[in-house]
Amino acid sequence: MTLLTIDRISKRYGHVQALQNISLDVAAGSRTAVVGPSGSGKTTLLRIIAGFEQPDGGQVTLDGELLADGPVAVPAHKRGIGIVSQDGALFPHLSVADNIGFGFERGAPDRERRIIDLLDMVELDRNMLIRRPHQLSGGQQQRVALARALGRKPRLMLLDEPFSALDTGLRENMRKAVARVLQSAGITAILVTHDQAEALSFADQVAVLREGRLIQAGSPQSVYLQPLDRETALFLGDAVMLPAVARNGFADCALGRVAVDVGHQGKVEIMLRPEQIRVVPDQSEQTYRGRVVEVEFGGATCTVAVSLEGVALPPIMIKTSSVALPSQGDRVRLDIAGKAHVFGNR
Ligand SMILES: Nc1ncnc2c1ncn2[C@@H]1O[C@H](COP(=O)(O)OP(=O)(O)OP(=O)(O)O)[C@@H](O)[C@H]1O
Repeated sequence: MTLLTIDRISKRYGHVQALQNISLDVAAGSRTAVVGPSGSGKTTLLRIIAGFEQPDGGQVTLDGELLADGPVAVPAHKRGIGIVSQDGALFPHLSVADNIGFGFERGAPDRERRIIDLLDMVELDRNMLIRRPHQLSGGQQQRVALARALGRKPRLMLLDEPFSALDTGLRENMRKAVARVLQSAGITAILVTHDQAEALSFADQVAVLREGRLIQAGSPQSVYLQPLDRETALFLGDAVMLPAVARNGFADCALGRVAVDVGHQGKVEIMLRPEQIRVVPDQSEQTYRGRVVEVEFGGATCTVAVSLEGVALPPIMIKTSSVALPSQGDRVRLDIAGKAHVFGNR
């Protein structure tokens, strides 16, 4: 079931077309990540959903209720939408308890119980209740902000770069914790992030924006492995792109013959993710494909650059584990796992 429908939304600021004809459905109980380069319109889209901006055209519908359409504009505080932003935006003069309980009726008999339940939900210790925000770490502050937003029982939660101020390890923990909390509360969420890996691991649906347009929306697997175009492919991760000739479910390229989806014919461009490529030492004149020109040791993930024999292409950069790294000058072939993705031409 669809909870949120964004239908042909456009927004212009002076000469800047911030959003152009955006349509996106968000399923109830799901998590959507919106990604895109800086200035692509992510924040504008979130602000329109929240009700802080009115679109120039198009509609926003939440759970069957029209929130924005021409002159119709349900005010932000009546939309039932929760927001957690980058800085958490806690009230500095209030305790954790009062931050979480902000908006609850003062004398309500179950006020304390509800605050404690929310604190438990975001996995914070009860001795934090009397602290002020400045006595908490960044991650703890984000949890309080999440608890406060959850306390209002939102129909939809908007997460605007909520993890970006946290360092890597904590960021990953928080991402998992937030996904867990949202899932157990059955709350639909939209996350805006600059971190592609974060988007791919957090979401059921990834929406890619570029210059105010929605380029592609789909499962993390589909946008990563079957990106619509080169730019999207490179935005979501490293990619090896090669010219090839396709026929009957295979493509011949500088790496040899690789599997592709059936239906592509003739000259095409294929894409492989570097982790699909395995560097194999190969001395055979018949099967070796190139030479290692550079090896960069990087701990868990190392990079091997292979210059292909007889092909006027820049060296191919392959991510590999540190186990059995080849050496500079080694002759190698490149084995491919899975299918290569073919752009267009079908
Ligand atoms: N209030 C405003 N007035 C004028 N232009 C604006 C306003 N808000 C956004 N813009 C412009 O609209 C475009 C989209 O901005 P938006 O903030 O939505 O992008 P973004 O993808 O969130 O960027 P970032 O990743 O840098 O946060 C940009 O060109 C921006 O300069």
